[in-house]
Amino acid sequence: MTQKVAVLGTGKIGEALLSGMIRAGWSPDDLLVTARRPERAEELRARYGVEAVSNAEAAKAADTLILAAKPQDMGALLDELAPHVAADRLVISAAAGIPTAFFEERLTEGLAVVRVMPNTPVLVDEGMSVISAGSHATEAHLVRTEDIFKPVGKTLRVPEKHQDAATALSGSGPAYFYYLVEAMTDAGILLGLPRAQAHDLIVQSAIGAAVMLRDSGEHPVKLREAVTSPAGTTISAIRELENHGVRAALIAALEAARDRSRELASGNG
Ligand SMILES: NC(=O)C1=CN([C@@H]2O[C@H](COP(=O)(O)OP(=O)(O)OC[C@H]3O[C@@H](n4cnc5c(N)ncnc54)[C@H](OP(=O)(O)O)[C@@H]3O)[C@@H](O)[C@H]2O)C=CC1
Ligand SMILES: O=C(O)[C@@H]1CCC=N1
Repeated sequence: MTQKVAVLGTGKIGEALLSGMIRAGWSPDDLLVTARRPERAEELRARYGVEAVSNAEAAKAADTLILAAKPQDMGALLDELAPHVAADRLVISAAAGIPTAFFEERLTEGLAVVRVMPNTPVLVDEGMSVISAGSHATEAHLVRTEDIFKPVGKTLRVPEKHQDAATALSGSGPAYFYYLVEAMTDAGILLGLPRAQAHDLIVQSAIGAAVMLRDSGEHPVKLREAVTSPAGTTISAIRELENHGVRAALIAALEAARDRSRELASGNG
């Protein structure tokens, strides 16, 4: 029997996931979406050929409900859903911070809930989706979740206590790299390169470095050492990064993201 999957609260991450599922071969007939604004529902219908329904209809019709609203909107969404979610459904939450217990307490007794922290590179099938089981989710529920997220990138199972850290690292992670590219492109401008060329040099360096990190099996320190010639250019740059506390800044930044994820736990952060 084909499973029906509904994405509830189809914004940026919900749409990224929806598009990935369609690329992976899911039929739009087996997918449902919900949106708060009618024009957004229409946009999704036109773009993907999926049916847009109310949250209550999605809860009744779909076997798996992927909740992709903002943490601050999740309480209201659950109030709407609570009367309609049968005990045999699987609820997958993509929301930062909110623990599986939040859903278990507000929805049907004994319901299977899985928490997933994806990231936007699911748009190019290079996502990182970190998965944790709630207290009633079985191996079969985790496998069903992986069937959705594996085609759009890597998946990793972690105990739920590590989800706030995963959110800081990989959920928010792409933003840090975009920020670095933006800053390094500015540096290229300062050094006299046209913006477009500076952008291309940095982006291709980022892609090359990322592929080497993934495929060489080498430690990042080894890869960096291979670039760092004695009395050369790289070590001059590294000294400035150390002088400006970039390593400490990154540690503090990720700690702040982890703390913010914890603050969102109640759904009204
Ligand atoms: N963006 C990212 O990189 C990642 C986000 N997440 C998580 O995904 C979730 C969504 O984030 P993001 O996609 O960035 O945010 P968006 O605001 O783009 O998406 C949320 C969507 O939910 C809609 N919505 C809110 N309430 C309801 C409701 N009751 N019924 C139907 N639709 C509703 C919103 O409608 P409206 O447009 O009217 O506001 C919006 O379109 C968050 O919980 C976030 O923590 C997780 C990993 C990565
Ligand atoms: O910034 C956020 O809160 C969301 C969660 C992870 C990435 N974006």
